[in-house]
Amino acid sequence: MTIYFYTVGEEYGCFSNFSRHGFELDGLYWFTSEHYFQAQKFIGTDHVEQIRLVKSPKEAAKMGRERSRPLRKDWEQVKDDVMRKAVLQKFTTHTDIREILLSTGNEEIIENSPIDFYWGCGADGSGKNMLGIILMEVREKLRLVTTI
Ligand SMILES: Nc1nc(O)c(N)c(N[C@@H]2O[C@H](COP(=O)(O)O)[C@@H](O)[C@H]2O)n1
Repeated sequence: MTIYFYTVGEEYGCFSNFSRHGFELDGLYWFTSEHYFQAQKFIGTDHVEQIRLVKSPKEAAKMGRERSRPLRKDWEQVKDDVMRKAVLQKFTTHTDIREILLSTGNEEIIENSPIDFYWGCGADGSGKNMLGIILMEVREKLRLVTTI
């Protein structure tokens, strides 16, 4: 049965980048994977630290989407790998949610976002679902590691 997630407080909400599962990555602590993802848009500038330190993932997302900030030129080329790195680190760090991810077996995972047609499936289900795809990739990686 396909697994849908979106809101943090609902079932499988820990799959959302907004879930409060912090981790260390690139030598720094990140409150959520959303903080890490949004900050990487501005690598090499003070905006990284400004975004890293805000309290909520919602605020980090808002700041990351402000086009008054200097978006790195290669963002479209690197954004999927940035997301892969953040999601893998999140689920490697936290045993409880790693178990939840592994418990989904081979089921399809879909970010049921009504507004996001890239990371989610969008309002009509035609979206790319890149976050769901990355979660399934990470699940496969973790499965290999835990069975060795
Ligand atoms: N809660 C929420 N609101 C939105 O408006 C969204 N687009 C999403 N999707 C998440 O947004 C992150 C990436 O956003 P941008 O590429 O910066 O637009 C990513 O975490 C998606 O899962 N969620």
